[in-house]
Amino acid sequence: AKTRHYNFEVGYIYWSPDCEERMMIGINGRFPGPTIRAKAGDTIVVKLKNSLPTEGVVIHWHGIKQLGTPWADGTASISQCAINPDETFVYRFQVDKAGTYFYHGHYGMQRAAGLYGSLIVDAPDGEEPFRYDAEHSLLLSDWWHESVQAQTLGLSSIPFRWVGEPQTILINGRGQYNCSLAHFTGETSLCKITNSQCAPVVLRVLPNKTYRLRIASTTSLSSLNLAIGNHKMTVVEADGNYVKPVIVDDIDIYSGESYSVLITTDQNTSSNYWLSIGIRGRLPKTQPALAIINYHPNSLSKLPSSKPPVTPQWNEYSHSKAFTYKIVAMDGTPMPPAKSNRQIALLNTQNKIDGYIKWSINNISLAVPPTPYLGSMKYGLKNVFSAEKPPENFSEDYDVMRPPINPNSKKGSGVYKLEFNSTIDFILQNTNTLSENVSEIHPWHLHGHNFWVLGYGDGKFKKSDVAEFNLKNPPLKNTVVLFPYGWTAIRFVTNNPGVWPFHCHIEPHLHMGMGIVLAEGVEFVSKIPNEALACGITGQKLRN
Ligand SMILES: O=C1O[C@H]([C@@H](O)CO)C(O)=C1O
Repeated sequence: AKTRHYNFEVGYIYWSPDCEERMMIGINGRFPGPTIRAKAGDTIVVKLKNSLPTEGVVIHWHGIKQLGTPWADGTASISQCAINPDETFVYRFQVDKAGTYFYHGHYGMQRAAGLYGSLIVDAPDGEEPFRYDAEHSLLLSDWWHESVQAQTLGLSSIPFRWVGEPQTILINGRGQYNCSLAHFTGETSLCKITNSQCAPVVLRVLPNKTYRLRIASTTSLSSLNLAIGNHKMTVVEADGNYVKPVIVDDIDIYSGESYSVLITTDQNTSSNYWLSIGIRGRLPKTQPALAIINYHPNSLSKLPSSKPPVTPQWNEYSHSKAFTYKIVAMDGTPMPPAKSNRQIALLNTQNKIDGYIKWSINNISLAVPPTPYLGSMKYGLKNVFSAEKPPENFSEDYDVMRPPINPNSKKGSGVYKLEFNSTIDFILQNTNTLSENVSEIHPWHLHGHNFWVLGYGDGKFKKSDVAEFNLKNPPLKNTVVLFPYGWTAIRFVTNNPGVWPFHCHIEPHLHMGMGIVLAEGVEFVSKIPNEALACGITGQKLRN
């Protein structure tokens, strides 16, 4: 195994991700950040210098378990202090499992400002369970013209100002605001590709080969659907776990998820083809993103002879559910324990606190303290976070189909303390928002673990649903969708000492409190590096 070293300098840059120039967060002067590529078992060392003039920063390595290095998980106020301007923090961790991952900011809404990049871990030689000739990576995101500072302010204002729908969907950090379709379909009047930073993405392929497309979504808000004209896709990997190969026309991908699909370039070689990405689950106000599959030796500017695939209706949830339910584990995947030791139900509601709109879990909206949980729990410090045990359930008569009767909740910072090496079930329960007849998609992401997805259902979870759990081939994931008005059940084993958030991966929703904090085996955490505990020279002084 190798150690792979990277230097990241995080700073503001002028950039034109969708042909309109804005200020973004970049790494080493570019957007998106550099791709990290390693082999399973390697150690990654990222020396991260914060060159943002007046903001802290952290980076989370999404999907990496951080076994033995919980302080390198990159969550501000949870695993470490945010890194101060001009300071450097060294992330050192092992990538133990092959798969398609990414990294992103995990402080405030910095991910939405562009702080992200790809992290790809190759299987040891000859250990990939399927074959392909070559691969392409697609890191998907969504982009707003309003600054992240203004978005953040709007979310905590009265009246509330929602971020709204994104201006542009980006593929590998590139999109074309308001002109993607117009450009490629010949209605060129709207379209100005002003800059190579927003040049359309082209995937070059040779005829009659098999390609692996690694697709990851780090969107701030959008649930996406991806399809390729004339080509079926075989899904083989989800969130760094092999799945039973399944052939589909299009895939849904939620923020925080990744998939690998195989495509075979066996279509008419005189044409190029469209890859198209549209929005699901919210009334779209954003053009689909397009990329070109360029068959050799066609010119890459040769327009495909058929139209881009059309995304299903945004609210056709039966289509999304049909796709999601098809994803099951590949034979040979570790099986879940047959029973859990503890079941925790998590009611997802939109509420108000003093007139501010928030998201709450069992009526508590997460507000993290300034001192990181990991160090404070390890050293038994008092008064860092709420000592109150957060609730494990909600009232039996809660009507999930109606807006909350009592819409007021409260802020909290309590921790779900989980017994080490025990089996935990979480039942995520969706509900109606503050508005009548609205329930939204929430992709939930767990740090430090993969979990088995045991089942999904419509309406309210019933005790009898446990009997229907899939214990035969549940997929392992680190992010799972919670459908509107539905429930999702997951199971995992608390075998990774540390403090781990479990939260909605929609950036504004997390910012509005939609998450919880778990702790397991903190007594087994070995020496936390000083820089994760206290900051700067005064921090050093106080530590000594
Ligand atoms: O958190 C959210 O707030 C808005 C809306 O519910 C209130 O304006 C929205 O669509 C969200 O996802």
